[in-house]
Amino acid sequence: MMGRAKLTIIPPGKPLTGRAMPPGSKSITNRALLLAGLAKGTSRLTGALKSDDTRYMAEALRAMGVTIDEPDDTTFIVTGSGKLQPAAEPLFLGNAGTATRFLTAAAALVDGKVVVDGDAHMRKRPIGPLVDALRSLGIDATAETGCPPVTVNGTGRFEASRVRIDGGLSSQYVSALLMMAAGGDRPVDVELLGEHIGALGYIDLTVAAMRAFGAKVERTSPVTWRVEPTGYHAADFLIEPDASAATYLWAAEVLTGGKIDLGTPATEFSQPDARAYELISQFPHLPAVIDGSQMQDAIPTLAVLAAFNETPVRFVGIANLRVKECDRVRALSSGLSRIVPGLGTEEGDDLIVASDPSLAGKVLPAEIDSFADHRIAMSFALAGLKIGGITILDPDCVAKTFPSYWRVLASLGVAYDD
Ligand SMILES: O=C(O)C1=C[C@@H](OP(=O)(O)O)[C@@H](O)[C@H](O)C1
Ligand SMILES: C=C(OP(=O)(O)O)C(=O)O
Repeated sequence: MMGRAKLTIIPPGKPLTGRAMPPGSKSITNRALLLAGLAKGTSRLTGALKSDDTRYMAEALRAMGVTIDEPDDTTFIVTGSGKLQPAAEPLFLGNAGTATRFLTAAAALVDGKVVVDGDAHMRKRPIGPLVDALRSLGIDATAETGCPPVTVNGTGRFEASRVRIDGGLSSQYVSALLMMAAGGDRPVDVELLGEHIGALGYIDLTVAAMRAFGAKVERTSPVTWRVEPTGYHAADFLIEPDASAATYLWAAEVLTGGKIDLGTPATEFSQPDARAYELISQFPHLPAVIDGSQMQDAIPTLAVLAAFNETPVRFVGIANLRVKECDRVRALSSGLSRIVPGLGTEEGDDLIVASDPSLAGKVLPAEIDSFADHRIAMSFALAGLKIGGITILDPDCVAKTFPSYWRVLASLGVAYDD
């Protein structure tokens, strides 16, 4: 189905109040789907996200012989044989980073060939460090351009018991190797190279999910995890709501002076982006410098919020936002500057938002290019809660992780012009 070309947000002119639950966590759903697919037996995943990213993961697992039933909107029943089968066709994973990276490593456990591919955006997102790490374990993996497509001819066996990985561009490489390692033929040490890694909290999520499906994994040094070759067992697994999705609702609350009940207190999320709550609740006195390295997916939300802050905000530690669904540093600076020239600027990889509380209540017609990036669409909608004339192009790209986003805002009293 073709999405709508654009959507103009009509500022509600009143505080947003009511109950609005974010959907299940994308990160946890895609970990749980994979681990349940690798396990022998039937797992029941509840509270799950059903969106483009999780559909791509589920379809790919089905193509590799896993049975997945969907009795309702938030449940997956996953039955695996303990071994993924070679896929007859390339696995098409859209622009789902988690599915692409996790399945590239998991393909090494398959006896036979798997090709992992995605859309035009994914074909520009680097995967070379993960492919090199697989090769260092003796796995036949190639990605000619350093981005998908990746071809893996697996055997389920490794030739080494230590793998080093630079997670600077993406922590998903590390998560992918950890989850794969439990399905191998020997204990494996996964060691981080380089000082920078995207949110370490995602590694914690990975380790927690692995343990829930029976893996034995220990952090043996600040940069090393040892994974035993236990394989996985089936489990019933409850998925918490998505913390990155929650950031839009927390921001909508403070921007409009409302009260939105998300059903889960901010302190109960285990995902890294929940840390953004502490910052959001300081609005309109956000700090002058925000280090985004440990809450990357919350940066678009915080950057748009910063436009209405009392004082300017510089976002640092966000270089890898340039290799997400789009170059988010550029999408944010250019989108903000479409509203008011100079509102968002870049210095190297930093983003500087020149705040202006008097923006609230103005009419400043601006068409915001989403660059097919759900977080750009969702975050700029927040500007539309306070400024008249904000139009989001390609609004249905929110289907990547939060298909009900526009309906949820509407349920809180937001209206639109399409
Ligand atoms: O492991 C995960 O679930 C994720 C890790 C982060 O990506 P990178 O590790 O690529 O920075 C994050 O941006 C992404 O939305 C989800
Ligand atoms: C970066 C993101 O997704 P992924 O890397 O999983 O495609 C995101 O959801 O913001």
